[in-house]
This record gives sequence, C-alpha cells and structure tokens, in this order.
Amino acid sequence: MGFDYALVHVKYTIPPAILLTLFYRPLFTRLDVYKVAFLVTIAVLSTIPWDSYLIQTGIWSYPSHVIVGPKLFDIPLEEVFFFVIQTYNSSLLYIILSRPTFQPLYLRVERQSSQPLGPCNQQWRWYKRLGQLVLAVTIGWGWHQVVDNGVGTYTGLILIWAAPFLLLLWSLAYQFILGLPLSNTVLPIALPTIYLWIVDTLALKRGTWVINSGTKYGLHLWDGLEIEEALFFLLTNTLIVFGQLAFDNALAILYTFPKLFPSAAVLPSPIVLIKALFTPTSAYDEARLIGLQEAVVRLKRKSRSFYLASSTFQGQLRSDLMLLYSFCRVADDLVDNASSAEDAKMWIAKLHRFLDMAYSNEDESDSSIEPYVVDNFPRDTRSALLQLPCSRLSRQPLQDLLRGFDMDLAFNSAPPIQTEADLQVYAQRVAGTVAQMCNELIFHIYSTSLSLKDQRRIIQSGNRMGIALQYVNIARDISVDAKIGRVYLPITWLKGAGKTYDSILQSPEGAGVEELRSKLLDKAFALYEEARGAIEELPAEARGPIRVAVESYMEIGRVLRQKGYAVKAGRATVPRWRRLGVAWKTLNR
Ligand SMILES: CC(C)=CCC/C(C)=C/CC/C(C)=C/CC/C(C)=C/[C@@H]1[C@@H](COP(=O)(O)OP(=O)(O)O)[C@]1(C)CC/C=C(\C)CC/C=C(\C)CCC=C(C)C
Repeated sequence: MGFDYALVHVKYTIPPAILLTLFYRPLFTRLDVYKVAFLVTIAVLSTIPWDSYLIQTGIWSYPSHVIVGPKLFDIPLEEVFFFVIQTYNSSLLYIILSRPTFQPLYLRVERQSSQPLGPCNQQWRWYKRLGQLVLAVTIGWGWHQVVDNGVGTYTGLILIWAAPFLLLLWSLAYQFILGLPLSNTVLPIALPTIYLWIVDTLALKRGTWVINSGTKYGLHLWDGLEIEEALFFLLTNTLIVFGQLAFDNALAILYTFPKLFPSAAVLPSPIVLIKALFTPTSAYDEARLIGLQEAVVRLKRKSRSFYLASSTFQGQLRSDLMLLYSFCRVADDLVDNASSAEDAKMWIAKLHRFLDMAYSNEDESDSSIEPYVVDNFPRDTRSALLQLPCSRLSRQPLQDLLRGFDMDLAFNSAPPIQTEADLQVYAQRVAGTVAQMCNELIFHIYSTSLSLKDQRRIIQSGNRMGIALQYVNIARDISVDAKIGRVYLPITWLKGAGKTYDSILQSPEGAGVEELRSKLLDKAFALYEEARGAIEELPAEARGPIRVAVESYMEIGRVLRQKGYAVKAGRATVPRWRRLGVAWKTLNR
C-alpha cells in the first residue's frame, strides 16, 4: 500500500479542478452540470473495460506500493478517479473557453441538389469525408497492430478504442468541430494535453505507473514521456472536447429550430439529443439562421453593454433575447431614422399591422406574414420581424413599445414630456416593456416554483428597473437628443431650474443642465435600488446574466456622476476594462 498515485491527484489534478470550479462558479448552470455529468459517465463506462483489459494482459501495471489498494475490475480506484477528474477538468475548460461564443451561428444548411451549394459548403463535405476516411484507416491500422501483437500493440489498443468514438463524434458534429474558433476546439484539447504530458512524465519517472516492454515502441516525445502515453492523453482530451462539442451541437439544433423541436427542454434527454444530432443539415431553417446572424451583428454594433451581457446567457434564452433586441432595435431605428414625421407614423402603423398579423392566428406557419413583411419593410430589417419569438411573448408590451415611439413623434408638435408622470409613462412604454418581455422569456423558458402572483410582482419590479435604465439613457443623451430637437427632461423640472425647453435645445450643457442630469440620475438609482432585489428571485440560470445586463447599463449612470468622464460621439462611454470589471464583480456577488 502507498500513496504515490493518490498524491498525483492531490498535487496535479484536484487543484486545477478547484481553480476552474471557483472561476466558473457564478455561471455554473444545471445545464453545465448535466453536460459534465453526462460526459463523465460515458468516459468512466467506456474506459473501464478497456483499462481493465490492459491491466489484465500486463500492458501496463501499478506497483502495489504506489496505490492505496481498492480496485474496480482490477483498476486501482485512483485510476478510476483519474477518468472522472480528467473529464471534469477538460470539460470545464472547454465550457469556460466556449461561453462567449454564440454557437447557433456555426450551424450550416447543407443541401444536396437543386439549389447549388456554395464552394465553401462543398469543401465542408469533403472535409467531413476526409476526416471519416482518416479515422477509418486509423481503426484498421490499429487493429492490424493488435493482431500483430508486437511493439505496436499498446498503440493499436489505444487507437481501436478511441478512434471509433472519434469517428462517430466527427460524423455527427463536424460542423462545430470545423467551424468554431480554435479557442473553442484546439485550445481546450491542447492545454490539458500538454499539462497531462508533464504530469505523466513526472509520474512515469517516479514509477507511479509502468508501461511494460514488448508492447510499446520505446520511443519518447521527450525525455520521460513515452510516445504511447502522449498519444493516449491527446486522444482522451480530444474525445472529451469532441463529446462536449457534439453535446453543444445537439443543444444548438434543439434551441435554434423550434419548428423541428417545438418544446425543447432545458435539460433534454439523451434520446432527444441524439435525435437532434441525426437531423439532416438540409432540414435546418435557413431563415432562422440568417435572423440570428443579423441579430448578433446588430447587437454587437449597437450596444456594447447588452452585447457583453448576452454572452453570460445560455441556450434558448440567449437566442430569444438577441432576437428580441433585434426587433426592438429595428423598430426604434425605423421610427427614429424616418425622413419625416409622416414617414415615422407610417412605420409605426406598419409595425402595428405586423403585430396584428403575428398575434391573430394560432397557426405559426401562417403564410401571409412573410409576403407582408417582404412588401413593406426594407430587406435588412425583415429577419428581425419574422424571427421575433412571438409565441413566448405577450402582445401588450410590444404594442406599448410602439405607443412609446408614438410619444417620440409628438416632439414634432408639442413637447410630450410636461411632467415627471409623463416621463415615467414614456420610460415605462419604451423600456419597462422591454424588461417585461425579458422576464416573460425567462419565466417561459425556466421552470419556477414561484406562484403567478409572485411572478407578476417580479415582472412589476422588472418594469421599474426598465424605467431606471431609460432614465440613465436620457441622462446620457441630453445633448444628442437636443441635436434632433428633443428634450425628455420634464418641463416642470426645467421651470424649477430657471430653464425652458428652447434654452436646453440651444445649450444642452452647463451647470444648470448638470443639476437636472443629477436629479434624473438620482431618480434612476432610487428605482434601481428598489427593484434590484427582485433579480435574486428569478430562476437561477437568469439571475447572474440579468445582473450583468442591468449593472453594465447602470454603470453608464455611475460614469455620468463622475467629473470629466470620457465622451464618444456626444455620449458618455464606459471603458472596456471597466465594463468587464463590472461584469466580473456582478457575477461574483
Ligand atoms: C442581454 C440582452 C441581449 C438583452 C437585450 C435586452 C433588449 C431586448 C433590449 C432592447 C433595447 C432596445 C433597442 C429597445 C428599444 C427602445 C429603447 C431604445 C430602449 C432603451 C434601451 C437603450 O439601449 P441603447 O442605449 O442601445 O439605445 P439608444 O442608443 O439610446 O437608442 C433602453 C434603455 C431600454 C433597456 C431596458 C432593458 C434591457 C430592460 C432591463 C431590465 C431587465 C432585463 C429586467 C430586470 C429584472 C428584474 C426582475 C429587476
């Protein structure tokens, strides 16, 4: 009996597990636990028979003085623990590195026939087949080595065990394996592999585990690292990361194509995951993919705060929020950028008509909406309308949002914000509604034990938080709005400060304006303080991300309260490092 192998864990595998867990803790969701547990189970079940065979046939062994004693099918418990901890560490590293990536963007439609495939699409098919061929040849060659029973036996046994799994995963998830950034594929394989090569070198030198001669080549990658061991760790980490990639590929298919999978669960069963992976790529909904692509580009270009926050959301909620943002942005821009008040009114009327059509029929496949949108809206706005997740949103907040845009149009005749109550109504319409829709999506996607009454109370607090954010938005944009002939500060406040509507339009800066800005920010922070507690009652998956969304926007308000803040295009901006700091602090709260 000895503790050498156990000490390898204490020194080298458990510390990274603890560090990775602490680092990722604020974002660790039930789905992540499910993914890791799923992979650990498969890793343990698939490795035990193989490892047991290797030990029984004397290909490798563990001197009795380095292990504690208990064994499972001849495998020391320390070794079984190794399968668990290696899978855990590599999975978690992959999850951390891939979290910022919006994975649905890496799904591609591949069609055989009538529609000609782009050259890129053709190339992908060849890559897929080439990968399959290489893996099939590898299995054949590995088998040959095992049958030969010579120095290539151990290599052969590694290959005939790992390569069939790799072939399966490659065939199902090649789109993700090839398409995702290298930081999501190569890096989570390379980092743990190199780390384990170093650990292995130390363990083999100390004799913690021994590869017996006769069934190995005797070649070394570097002094102390047998070529077979290097191959083993490379392939096991590749299996883990490919497994996670296939899992994510299945989730992306499930959540991206509601027409194919109308009621995808937050934790889908293995059968559903397999069904998703076996969905032919030709059945993917191309319009949906384009809608998501355009939504991401729009969000990235227009809102740094919400873009950063979006990376902390997961699964279907992330897609739905992007699509909701896309709709709100497009609607706001159509009205704001209209060439005349008449034109703006026309856009609002068309958007109302769109909502009438989208909510009038139970049948989502109603074919009259698409031609209506195509005939009435510019090309680059259509996907934002057609992909709005109407089935998960109620109609009233969308209509109220349009009524908020109507209030903006009133600036052309008489200032619509006369009193603080008007300001509140306006902010409720353009931002309270947005918060309400975010919360509706959250309660739709994540199950909660809260009563309907409590859900309504939380949605109410959300509305107030939306108003707080809109006040920050107005406080930030006093000068920008004045340039387009709008003053959102209530006329009653202006009078109290010895100002008029026109005086603000002419000089939207100066001490008097700063006082009014401060007053508005005080109101914003009072609402924020009152509403923020409700975030902690949201389903666990949404809590941290919503905190990030709210805090990164409120940070603009904090910046505005400091003297000498940086201004970009007439607006106060929060430096990138500060935004990241806020997100980090907020998540760890
Ligand atoms: C993470 C993520 C992708 C979130 C998306 C949120 C979303 C759908 C935002 C829509 C934004 C939008 C374009 C709305 C149109 C009306 C409008 C302009 C509203 C103002 C937003 C400002 O955005 P921006 O600065 O980019 O706009 P301008 O350049 O000035 O045009 C608003 C200030 C509204 C934003 C309000 C929210 C996102 C609601 C926040 C509250 C919650 C998420 C709920 C909190 C929950 C509880 C329980 C308290």
